[in-house]
Formats: sequence, structure tokens, C-alpha cells
Amino acid sequence: MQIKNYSLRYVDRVLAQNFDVEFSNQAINVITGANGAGKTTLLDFIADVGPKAAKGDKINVPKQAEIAYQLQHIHFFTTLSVAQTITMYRQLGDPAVETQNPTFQIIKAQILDKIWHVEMGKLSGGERQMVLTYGQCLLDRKLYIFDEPTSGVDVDNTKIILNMIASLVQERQKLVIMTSHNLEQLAELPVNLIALA
Ligand SMILES: Nc1ncnc2c1ncn2[C@@H]1O[C@H](COP(=O)(O)OP(=O)(O)OP(=O)(O)O)[C@@H](O)[C@H]1O
Repeated sequence: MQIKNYSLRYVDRVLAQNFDVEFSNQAINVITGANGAGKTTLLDFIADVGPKAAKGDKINVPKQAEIAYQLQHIHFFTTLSVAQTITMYRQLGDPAVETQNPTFQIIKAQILDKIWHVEMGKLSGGERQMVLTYGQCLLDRKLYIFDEPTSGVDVDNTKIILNMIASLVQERQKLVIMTSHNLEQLAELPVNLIALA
């Protein structure tokens, strides 16, 4: 999958000009760059929810229905419990992910079960990231996009979240793009680094 000639300008501010990028299907594609560099905007462009001013050629980018996009700040479904949220993802997704993958069974038993009946809106930020990443991974899509999935997450839970994301590439051969400010967290994982200036 590639993006070519990606350009975005807000009045006199140029965020990108003829930017080309090729995404790997052998590694987690990690977009990095300073605050305001345009990481989320590029994800929005790829997922087809981006600003109309963004232009560029999409080559082999899956259709919107084939993309699972986990936004950075989610404010919906706050009154659903974790159980209801995961049940929703299960109904939309592939049951084999949980039944055949011990990693997911361990996360469910050791982490999700403790917060199973708590409303999503009452979880801590890190707990919410954990539940939503788990849920996104249950889906069966071609492309998975995570916007700063480890932002505000503690060291142990960061490893768990990144392992779930890595399993998409390593065990299910999915295309994965995420953004991150903390590249040290990714040191032990297969990563294709994409730097935005
Ligand atoms: N409608 C707009 N008009 C002008 N500037 C805009 C508009 N929408 C977004 N921007 C600017 O585009 C820039 C890129 O935003 P974006 O959210 O993509 O950055 P980011 O790299 O994801 O940042 P962060 O690391 O802080 O999450 C920001 O500086 C933002 O102010």
C-alpha cells in the first residue's frame, strides 16, 4: 500500500507537499513526528475521513469498510459496560481471534475480567485503550489504524497493547499503521518507521 503526492495546506500553512510513503505488510508501520506535524490528519486521509483539502494518490488502500480505525480520543458508548463493548466487537468480528489465540485469552482473564462490568466512561484512560485495542483486534479487516494507542498507558499495559497490535501483523498478516511519540516502547517489535517533518 502506498500514498503518493500527499499534499495538504491550510491557508498559508503547508502541512505536506508531494509526500510519498510506502507501507509494509511485514511490520507495524509507525508514523512519528512532532505535535502538529500532521500524523492524525494523514491517518484521517488514509481512512477517508480526512479534510477535503488533503490531496494524494492512494495505491492499494483498502476500502473504508475494510479499515478498523481506532481514534485517539473516543467519546462514544460511554454508558456501555466493558462486557457490552466486547460483545459488540465479538458480533462484528472474528471469534477465532479469541478462541485460538492464548494471548487474548490471558488478557481477557487477567485484565478485562476485573473491569468486565464497569461502564466504559468510568474506566481510566489506559484501561479504555486496553479494551478498545482488544476490541479492534477482534475485527476482521484488511487495514488497522491506531492513533497513539499507548498514550497515557503504563509500562506493563503498553507492552500488552503493542503485543496485541503486533499479533495482527505477525499472526494474521494484516496491514497495521499506528502513531507514536515513544519509539523506545517499540524497540523489540518489527517496525517500519515513517517520520513526518
Ligand atoms: N481546519 C484547520 N485549519 C488550520 N489548521 C488546522 C486545521 N485542522 C487541523 N489543523 C492543524 O493541522 C496540524 C496537524 O494536526 P494533527 O492532529 O494531524 O497533528 P498530529 O501530528 O497528530 O499532532 P499530535 O502529536 O499533537 O497528536 C495541527 O497543527 C492543527 O492545528
